[in-house]
Amino acid sequence: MRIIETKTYEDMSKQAANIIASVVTLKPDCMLGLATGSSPIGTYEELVKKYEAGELDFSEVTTVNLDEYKGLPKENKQSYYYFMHDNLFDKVNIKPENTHLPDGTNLDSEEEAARYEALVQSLGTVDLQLLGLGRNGHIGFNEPGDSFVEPTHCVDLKESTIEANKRFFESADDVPKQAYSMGIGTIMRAKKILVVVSGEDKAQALKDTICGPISPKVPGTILRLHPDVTIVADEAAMSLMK
Ligand SMILES: N[C@@H]1[C@@H](O)[C@H](O)[C@@H](COP(=O)(O)O)O[C@@H]1O
Repeated sequence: MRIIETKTYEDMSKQAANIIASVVTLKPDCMLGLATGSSPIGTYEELVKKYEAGELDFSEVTTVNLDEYKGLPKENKQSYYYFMHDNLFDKVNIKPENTHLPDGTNLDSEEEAARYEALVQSLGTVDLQLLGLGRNGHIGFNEPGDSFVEPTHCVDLKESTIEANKRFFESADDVPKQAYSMGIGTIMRAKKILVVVSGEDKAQALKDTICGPISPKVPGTILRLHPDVTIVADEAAMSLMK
């Protein structure tokens, strides 16, 4: 596990975008696993800048996203579909048909989880998976639990996650209670994993992820078993590591 500490969120975003850009440059038809949340927004901004400067070409890139709220239509501004289009897909030359997310409008959980898992596997190996880290150490929407769930599945969101994510909604009642998420197995099959972590409210989760016992109680700890993980974290997120 490689840990890069940066001074600010902006520096974190630049470093992360450079790592992603090098993957795309070396392999123009790569498959990227993408994440949502506030942590990767700056990374996407930097990637858009590189695209606009003519430094990056997404025309052959395929993407698979980690997760999606169950029950939110694509045009809902809080859907991860909307987020990805707003922050990246509509701003670069990626082909819409090469971008994939779980379908939040499919209310048949088993069917959707199986469809998405099969789709991701059929597309090949994810060259780089981008991740954020939840305040409780979750990755994707793999919440703390008694065991690691391997494939894509439907998750009951924890109260603390609903609380953390309510800032994007009118109220906590509007936050969906369930989501589809790639499983730990789906995530761990990626060749490279890049985690962006920012802010003091992530410091404990980051410390537990790096130093705590490997356990499904802190899902991010599983990343220590992956051969190629880079964490880019700002000073505030690293504050408990001193
Ligand atoms: N499903 C997402 C995760 O993929 C994300 O990593 C996490 C942290 O979000 P943020 O970056 O906004 O703190 O929140 C959500 O629950």
